[in-house]
Amino acid sequence: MKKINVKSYEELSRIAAGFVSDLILAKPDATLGLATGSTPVGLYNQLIAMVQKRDIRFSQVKTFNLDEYVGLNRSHPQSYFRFMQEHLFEKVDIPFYQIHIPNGEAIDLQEECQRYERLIEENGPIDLQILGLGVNGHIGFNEPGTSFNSRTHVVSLAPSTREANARFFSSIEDVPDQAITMGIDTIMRSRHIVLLAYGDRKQEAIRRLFDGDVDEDFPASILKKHPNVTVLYG
Ligand SMILES: N[C@@H]1[C@@H](O)[C@H](O)[C@@H](COP(=O)(O)O)O[C@@H]1O
Repeated sequence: MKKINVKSYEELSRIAAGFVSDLILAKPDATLGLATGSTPVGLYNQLIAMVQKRDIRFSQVKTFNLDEYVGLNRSHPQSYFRFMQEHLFEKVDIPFYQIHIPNGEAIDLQEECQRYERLIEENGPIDLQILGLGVNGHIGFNEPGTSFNSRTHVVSLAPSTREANARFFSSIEDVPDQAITMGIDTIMRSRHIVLLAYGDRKQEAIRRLFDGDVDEDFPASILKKHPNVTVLYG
């Protein structure tokens, strides 16, 4: 695991954007794994600026998002679909059909998980997976206790995760209690994983990631077993 301690959020975003742009320049039809949350927003802004300057293009890039809430319509302001449109996809030259996000409104959620996993396999492996870090060590929405062998599945969100995400909703009751997420094994199949963690809220989780054991109680710890992980933290 390569650790890069950054001095600012701006630096974290710039270095992460460098990984993405280097990949797209070398492989214009790269498959990217993307994350939501506040942490990757700076990275997405950097990528938008690069596209506007015509330094990179997304015209052949394929994207797979980590997760989506169950039961929120795509147009809901807090759906991850909406989030990605606003923070990246509407502002870069990516064709709509090259964007993939689990459908949290599918009638048969199990079938949706299988469909999503199959799509990743067909288009994969993911060349570069961006990850945020939950305060409880979750990656995607894989909460503590999730099997390291898991593939795309439906999860019940931990109370701490619903509390952490309540700031985006009018009240905690409005935060969905389920989500679809890529599994831990799905994430581990990526060629390169870049984990982003920044700010006081994340210090304890970063410390546990670096110093703790590999343990299903702390999902991010599995990353220590991956041959090509970069942690950008500060
Ligand atoms: N499902 C997402 C995760 O993928 C993300 O990593 C986490 C941290 O978010 P933030 O970057 O806002 O701290 O939030 C959500 O729970």
